[in-house]
Amino acid sequence: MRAAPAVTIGISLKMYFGHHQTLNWSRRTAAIAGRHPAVTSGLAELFVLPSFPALVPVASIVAGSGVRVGAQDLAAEDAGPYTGEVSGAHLKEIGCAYAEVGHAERRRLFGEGDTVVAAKTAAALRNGLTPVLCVGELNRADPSDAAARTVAELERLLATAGAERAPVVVAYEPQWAIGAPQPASTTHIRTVCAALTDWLAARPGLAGSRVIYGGSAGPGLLADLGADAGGLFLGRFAHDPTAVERILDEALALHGTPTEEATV
Ligand SMILES: O=C(CO)COP(=O)(O)O
Repeated sequence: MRAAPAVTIGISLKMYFGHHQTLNWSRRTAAIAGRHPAVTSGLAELFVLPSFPALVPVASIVAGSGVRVGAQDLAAEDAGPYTGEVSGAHLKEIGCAYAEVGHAERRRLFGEGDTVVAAKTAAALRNGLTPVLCVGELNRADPSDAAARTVAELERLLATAGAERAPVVVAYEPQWAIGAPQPASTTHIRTVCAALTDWLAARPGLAGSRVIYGGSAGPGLLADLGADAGGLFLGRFAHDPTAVERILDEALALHGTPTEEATV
């Protein structure tokens, strides 16, 4: 049995790329992952969330490279008259492992609130998809305030979703740090991620959950964060696949190659 990865790197392509650009990026990223010791050793896990139409071809491009695929959103319902929605059952069928829920852009631009986010989290779990559940404060706050508020937010969402028995990926994304020139400070990120990790660790039903940081994350950040964050959730600064390679290098430098016992 393989140990849980020490580092999880998620990448959301949001709506930045066209179709062919997405496929080209996926080919280059899969080639990097497929030969990178951080991924081949099982130390790091990499997942990518492209636009819906690219999910099927990207799943086939990255097959065998260690990169997993997920959707940026999913419907709260599984089937029926929901024009324009995409069901978690459908996503599972085409090979998705993850479904992102609650991203700040969906909350701000599409009016999604806690009820919808919790329902989508439940839909992901019901369909065997790991939710990438985005949480984080709206405005700048001091690290201990942000930690308290974000833990409370996570607790509320998971309780409403009835999601206390399967692992989740918690993406800590302070909303003010998304699309910014710089991420939040390392002290801020470490404080909030450590509080989220402690909260999860006290709940055996959520064993295997991970906390990753997103919001203008890029090369250099993982090395600065040390082990307090379980990884990164990248946006713009993963558009160049060589940046992903640099981040995998940092994961390897930080955690080293796992021992034989840890991976077998
Ligand atoms: O929202 C994010 C990932 O989902 C982060 O995006 P940026 O890194 O582009 O700020």
